[in-house]
Amino acid sequence: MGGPLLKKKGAKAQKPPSKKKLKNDLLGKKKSKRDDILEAYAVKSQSDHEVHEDQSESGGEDGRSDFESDASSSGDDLADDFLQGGGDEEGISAWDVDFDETSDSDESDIEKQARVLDERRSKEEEDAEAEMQLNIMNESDEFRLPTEKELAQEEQGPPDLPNTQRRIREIVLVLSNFKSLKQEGATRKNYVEQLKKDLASYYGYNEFLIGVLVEMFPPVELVELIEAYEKPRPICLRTNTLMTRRRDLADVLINRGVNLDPLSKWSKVGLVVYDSQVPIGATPDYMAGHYMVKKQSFLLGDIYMAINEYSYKIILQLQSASSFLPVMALAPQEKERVVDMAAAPGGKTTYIAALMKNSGMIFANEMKAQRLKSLTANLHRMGVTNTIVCNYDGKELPKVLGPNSVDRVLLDAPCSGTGVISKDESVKTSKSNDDIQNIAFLQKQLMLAAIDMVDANSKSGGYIVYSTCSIMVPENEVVIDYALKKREVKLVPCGLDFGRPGFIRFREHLFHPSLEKTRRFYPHVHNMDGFFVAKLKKMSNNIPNSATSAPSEAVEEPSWGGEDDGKKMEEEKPHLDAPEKGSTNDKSVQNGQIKRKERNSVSGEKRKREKRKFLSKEKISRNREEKRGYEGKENCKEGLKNELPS
Ligand SMILES: C[S@@+](CC[C@H](N)C(=O)[O-])C[C@H]1O[C@@H](n2cnc3c(N)ncnc32)[C@H](O)[C@@H]1O
Repeated sequence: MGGPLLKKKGAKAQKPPSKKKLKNDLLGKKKSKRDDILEAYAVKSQSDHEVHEDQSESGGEDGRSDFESDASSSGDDLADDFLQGGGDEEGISAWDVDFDETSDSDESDIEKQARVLDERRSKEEEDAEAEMQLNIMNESDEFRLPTEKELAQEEQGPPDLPNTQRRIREIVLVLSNFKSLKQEGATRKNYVEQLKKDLASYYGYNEFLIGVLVEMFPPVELVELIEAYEKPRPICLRTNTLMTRRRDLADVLINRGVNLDPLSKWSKVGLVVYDSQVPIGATPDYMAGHYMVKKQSFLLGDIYMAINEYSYKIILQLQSASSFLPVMALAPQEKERVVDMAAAPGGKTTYIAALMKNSGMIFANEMKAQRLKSLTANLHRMGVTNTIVCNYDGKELPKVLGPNSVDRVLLDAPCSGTGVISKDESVKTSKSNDDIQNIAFLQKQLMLAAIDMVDANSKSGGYIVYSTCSIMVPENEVVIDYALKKREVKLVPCGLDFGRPGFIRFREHLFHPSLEKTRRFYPHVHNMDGFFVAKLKKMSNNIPNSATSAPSEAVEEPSWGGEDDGKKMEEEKPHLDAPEKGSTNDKSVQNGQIKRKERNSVSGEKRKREKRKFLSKEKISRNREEKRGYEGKENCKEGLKNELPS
């Protein structure tokens, strides 16, 4: 008896998970009664099958029903029966006990047999019920993609969200196990297309953004990410170590009724707040500059409005756990010269100042004049004394501060905000392929300017940190890959022992293998905003091919690979005031390309004149005036929205 039992258990352990179990595991779905029935049935039939196999191996009789063997009613027959019919482990032990007990009990043989028969009968009834339920399930639960006619009908009626949600789950399940679960004749593309439509309509995204996300993540993870964007991230504080210690701050806040904990082992200054009996952005300790706070945007908005009426000096700023990371990667040293190229409202500048213990010098630059108020207010509140606030387009900074003149630069670039959808839902629908391309274009220009300011011979530094709160590849890996090609820089580890490595390939694009040193952070993985960080070391102050690579040179378009890729690659960006580039890459006959061809044919003399004109002071100040005019239209919410020059 022992042999077959063990064998049976072993065989069961190797059994692949049932389709239903796989589905529950994948989607984290709660088990319904129907699921239990289905699973019980699947387990039983599998065991039956295995027992039959065991039996045939050991010369047992095939096709003999449990009931028949019961009817023969000897103790051995019952034992055989139990081996044949006992599908699940519970069943086996119950029968086993009965058999052993009955052999020693005072009950008569007839009573024993009657009891066994009763139990057997009720088990059969249960099995029959399970089988019937299975038939019902098979009839109604088999997922099929909707036909065109069904989709057209759906469009006529009001949105059926439960149905869309169910279909998302089903498609994700099929895509995760395509070979075995796909519907006959359907291609992966059919499923992906339907998934895109359903995700867009269920979660309220535009087609473009969903399309990109579908390409970036496997289906199960994609749904996790999108779900994470639906939930607020934890509120975090950063202790201002210029004024207090984390432990002291925690004590004070706990006494005020704030429920908090240290953020995590990677930060010595962060605190995470679970709940609070006082408004965390208006405590005396906040006013005194003891910490920076991160709020969800709706709360922030409310407090901002209320406080703004009272005084500008206490405007809150977003301080997300992820926003600590670029400064940690920058690792500014005392007495250095450091530039924060896009600084308002100062969340990172104040952290840099704290790490430098208010020594050395920080240039905190912000292009938008009205955002300087929050920047200076935060610097004052937090007791920062080593910082000069400037108001330039970051692209101009190398001319203002001088090339190769500083030890480190932080470029926390203006971006599409696709990593912070939980704070700003409008990103779901407001971003287009053009927006991403435009902002990536600006990011590349700012990146070259950042590199050009850094002195490769700095004794303590020579580093550039680039960060965005976007998860789009063209705003991140493509920008860094571009910098690696255009300047003598190399990627170095960010010094952060978590985060996912950046992409080294995406779609048809291959990036430099060192891109794996960059770090990506995601809400569904790291419980913080979506974020990207890269750290570069400047190896030489030479500018390769400097004839065509002036600091403010025209930048190639990011290779996004969208439908109109080719066109965008070749189009001009007049609004970004990009001077010509000595490129002869002219395969396309698009409008922009024709312009470029024309421009490429201008004489060398004219080109020089144009370049001189671009570099003139007059032009710089005119540009600045234009940019200031644009600022009136600016609608950037705390620096996290796309901010494109008009
Ligand atoms: C992501 S936010 C910076 C957030 C800031 N580093 C912090 O941690 O508080 C980007 C900032 O860049 C500014 N900006 C946009 N275009 C710029 C440019 N060309 N030069 C400099 N700053 C720019 C925006 O106004 C915005 O304040």
